[in-house]
Amino acid sequence: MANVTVLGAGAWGTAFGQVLADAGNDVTMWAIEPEIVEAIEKTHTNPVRLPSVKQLPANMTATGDRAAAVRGADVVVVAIAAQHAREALVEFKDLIPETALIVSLMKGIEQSTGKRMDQVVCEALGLEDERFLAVSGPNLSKQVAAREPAATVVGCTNIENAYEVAKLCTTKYFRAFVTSDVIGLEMCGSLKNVVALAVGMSHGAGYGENTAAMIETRGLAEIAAVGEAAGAMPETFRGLAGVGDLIATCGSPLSRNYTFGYNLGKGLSVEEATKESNGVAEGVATASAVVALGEQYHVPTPLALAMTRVLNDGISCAEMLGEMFPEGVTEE
Ligand SMILES: NC(=O)C1=CN([C@@H]2O[C@H](COP(=O)(O)OP(=O)(O)OC[C@H]3O[C@@H](n4cnc5c(N)ncnc54)[C@H](OP(=O)(O)O)[C@@H]3O)[C@@H](O)[C@H]2O)C=CC1
Ligand SMILES: O=C(CO)COP(=O)(O)O
Repeated sequence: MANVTVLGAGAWGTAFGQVLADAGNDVTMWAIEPEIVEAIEKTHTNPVRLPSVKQLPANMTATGDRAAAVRGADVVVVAIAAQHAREALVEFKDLIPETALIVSLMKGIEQSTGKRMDQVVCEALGLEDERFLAVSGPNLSKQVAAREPAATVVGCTNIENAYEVAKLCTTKYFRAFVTSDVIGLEMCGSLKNVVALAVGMSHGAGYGENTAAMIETRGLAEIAAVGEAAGAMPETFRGLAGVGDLIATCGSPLSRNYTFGYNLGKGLSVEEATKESNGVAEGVATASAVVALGEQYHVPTPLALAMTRVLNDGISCAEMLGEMFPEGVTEE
């Protein structure tokens, strides 16, 4: 077992930290919020981000000191809101041991650069590809935190490193598969959040399962087209991180993206939906990045484009569907 540091004690950082602790690792949580550090240290709870857990494991500690957090770490897990990852990670660049593996849980594309989190993390930390791992799958944090059976995918260009981290996060209730398709995991995790916004919006507007299935299916095709153009393996989109995460995220009010979209569908403005959101809805910033990636790779992204029209211009759900599925017959 290993010394693992988790940067970011949000809902998923904390729940995944619990998985790692349950697997027998010594887990140190680092958080920017002193209130969260104190709660984990003193009461073994995270009432701000993961209130459903009444007692975090004894082998999980917390600190707000960057150097102390990563000192002696074998593995550093990054679970920071994607748009803030770069600025947060540069502060750790000279502190993380040179041998440590870096694992990203994040599901987003950096809006200002159009870069995936593997690119952002490697740039911010000056990391070679082989030390970077992505973890992605149908992993709603509250359900994993309740130790309900679930599975994920660990990806690394060096498959031996993927096996190593997969073993570190395997418990009786949490299984990990491995892949070398890091780009596929990044694209699946990030782009499905945009689809979840659209599906949530359709439910919020009162539409049922047929509409949801239509958006999800075309959404999966869009994710796969952009992902493959970026270099991902086609089979990844059929797996846990692809269709699996799409099912979980688009089907659950526990998803912040789904709920954000649901609130838009009910008539809330983007500002109102942001206020209502309990944690980051990554799809909001990622939608325009997906459109830019589509333009870069010459791949149509009607779903992401329609979602940006909702977010920027306030078009209705019916109008969004009209833009996503224009009149006329085309091949599936
Ligand atoms: N929740 C889930 O079910 C899953 C989430 N993910 C992905 O994991 C990532 C994290 O999600 P989650 O933990 O749920 O999100 P939360 O919104 O619960 O937490 C976000 C975390 O980012 C931190 N953060 C934001 N800005 C900064 C900054 N400038 N410096 C340092 N820390 C910062 C927050 O700190 P603070 O609390 O102090 O604001 C918080 O710890 C996201 O990319 C998400 O898509 C992946 C799988 C499942
Ligand atoms: O990625 C997730 C489940 O796999 C969580 O989705 P949200 O970020 O929308 O809550």
